[in-house]
Amino acid sequence: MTGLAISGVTKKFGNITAVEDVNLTFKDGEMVCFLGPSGCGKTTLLRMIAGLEEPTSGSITMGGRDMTHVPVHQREIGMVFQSFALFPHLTVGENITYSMRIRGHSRSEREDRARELLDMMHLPGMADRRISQLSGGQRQRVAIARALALNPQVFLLDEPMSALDANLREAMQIELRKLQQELGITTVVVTHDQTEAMTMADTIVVMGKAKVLQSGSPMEIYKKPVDRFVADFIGTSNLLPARMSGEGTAEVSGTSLNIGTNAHGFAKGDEVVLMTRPEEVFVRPASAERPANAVTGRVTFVRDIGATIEILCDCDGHEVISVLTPKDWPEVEIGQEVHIEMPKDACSVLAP
Ligand SMILES: Nc1ncnc2c1ncn2[C@@H]1O[C@H](COP(=O)(O)OP(=O)(O)OP(=O)(O)O)[C@@H](O)[C@H]1O
Repeated sequence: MTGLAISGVTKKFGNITAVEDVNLTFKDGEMVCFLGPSGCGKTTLLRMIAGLEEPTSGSITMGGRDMTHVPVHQREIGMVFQSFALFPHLTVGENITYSMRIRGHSRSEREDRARELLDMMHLPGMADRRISQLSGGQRQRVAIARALALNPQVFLLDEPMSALDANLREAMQIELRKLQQELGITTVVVTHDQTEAMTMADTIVVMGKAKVLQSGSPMEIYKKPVDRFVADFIGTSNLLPARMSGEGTAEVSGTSLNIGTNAHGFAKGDEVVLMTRPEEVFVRPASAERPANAVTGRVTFVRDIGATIEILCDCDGHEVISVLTPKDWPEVEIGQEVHIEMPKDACSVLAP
């Protein structure tokens, strides 16, 4: 019953449009990540879901109920802020059950709930500690426990990993995702880190300049980005200028490539960008038989990092990266001429 819907939401601060005409619906129990560069409106959108900002226009409903103008304390929302915003003068247990105290829950109820949440967050027996006695990772767990104390319908997190160091961040991404799946709680996380979004989300909402550019599963967005901005923002992509040369074919540096049915919406003669992902293109020495769907290039760099080998090639002034496993290693050297195979199912066509 918590399905969250954002309909035609716009937020203006004076003459700055922070969020423009956003339409999104999320399913119960879904984990959604708002992903985008600094200033694109992610936090403002999250704050409107929380009730910390009011939309200039549009509406937000939860479980079918219009929440657009409902104050924050009546929304059944748990929120974790970037800074965690814990109260330094209270103990861990008092922090976690602060909202329960405000709502008049008894001391024993609060103590039971704090114990339960501390066990869930792998911090047993820490209720009497001071916040200053905790590590960064422990503080984050306390902030999460505090946000969950009142069993919220929707869980909101604004850049929850940004105060943690890289190793801890990765472990916490997995832990947070597991916790969210266990609790089945509809969750929205703001992040500018694409790996974080890919690790945790059922749905990624990519934002740019106040607007939603694309929303979909991590794989959908990775495989079929709607434009260059999204392709560049999610993972590494090879982008080559091309021209549509016929039904299902595009010409790249004078070579015609079969691009299958991936050029929907483009007509013969259109200038386009051919996108491939590094793990889907294969490098072969030019002396070997030319593969069916290949362009010519020259190796500029080889990076062997054990589990994978990256081959950088120059293709008519544009860089193409191929990431291979050692078993596919084509034994090429820097400076060598190569065929770069781009299988038709690996090719996407984007507007230039
Ligand atoms: N209270 C405010 N008053 C005026 N302008 C604001 C306010 N809050 C946000 N903005 C502006 O709205 C735009 C979107 O800001 P927002 O914080 O939502 O972006 P963001 O994507 O979360 O960025 P970041 O990742 O840097 O936090 C920015 O141009 C910002 O300067």
